[in-house]
Amino acid sequence: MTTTNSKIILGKNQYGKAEVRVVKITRSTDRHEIEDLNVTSQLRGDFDAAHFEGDNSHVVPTDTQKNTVYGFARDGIGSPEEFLIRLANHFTSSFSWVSGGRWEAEQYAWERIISHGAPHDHSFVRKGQEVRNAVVTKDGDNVYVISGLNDLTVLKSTQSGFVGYPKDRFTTLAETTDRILATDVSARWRYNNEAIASGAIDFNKAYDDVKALLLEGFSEEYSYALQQTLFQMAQKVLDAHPEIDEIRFSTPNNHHFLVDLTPFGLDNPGEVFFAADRPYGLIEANFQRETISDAGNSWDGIAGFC
Ligand SMILES: O=c1[nH]c(=O)c2[nH]c(=O)[nH]c2[nH]1
Repeated sequence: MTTTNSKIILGKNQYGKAEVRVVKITRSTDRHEIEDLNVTSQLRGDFDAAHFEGDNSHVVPTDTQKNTVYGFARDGIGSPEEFLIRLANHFTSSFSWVSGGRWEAEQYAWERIISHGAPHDHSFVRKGQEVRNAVVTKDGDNVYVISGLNDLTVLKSTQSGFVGYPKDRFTTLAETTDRILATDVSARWRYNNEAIASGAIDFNKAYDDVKALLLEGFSEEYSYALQQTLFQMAQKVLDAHPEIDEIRFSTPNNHHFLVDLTPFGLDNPGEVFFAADRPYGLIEANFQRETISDAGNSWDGIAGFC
């Protein structure tokens, strides 16, 4: 049997690294600035030999494209448009066969957490993220109310560390006294049954206040672990709201890894981070007063908490 090779030509093609999650903290003063992008870099040009012959002499690795994003972020991002133009000019001017490409970025907007009436220096909340929720259960004469929120995304760019944990032969994590702490807060709090029956709870006002206290609790103190920060958030809420009996949290530890820029001749004093999406730590904890009203079956069917 004979086979003939069809004449095949290469059509449109491009390649690169997708969704490079880069977080840049500018910390030249105590008032930090945050820039948070998801960058995709794709090169176009003469890549015939790579496809037809396995000759990679024109293939600027996608890994290099990723590193370039991190290296360029060291100087600041400015605007996504300027940042992408810098990348475009770099790749087309550095590699003669790269005639163009496509560079795309999503920018995540953060605003400062308002703590005690003032914008915080290094604690931020993602704009317009959280979803409020409520569950009412009625069982005979008993009415239970559980309120909550999902996806309240917060980040502190300093005043967080993680030390003193047990080490074994599988431990590679280095102790740190200065890291980024970031999470998407899911919280549910249950109101006291008598307070519900009194009809005196202004649920809208309570919601706004609990959210503000959660943000303050996240911002205020040095964090020795997300576990401890959850306690500080819970304490604020339970101290200020006698009508709330208990609060539960489920919070991913959204890891931000410092990028090693030394291979590119750059330092990185806590400024450029890789925001990993998985795996993530998952920290869950429930806090309640010593004496609380009967919860009945009100927590049944509320998924995602321990
Ligand atoms: O705040 C943290 N809590 C942990 O339990 C933990 N585990 C880990 O590896 N890093 C962290 N950080």
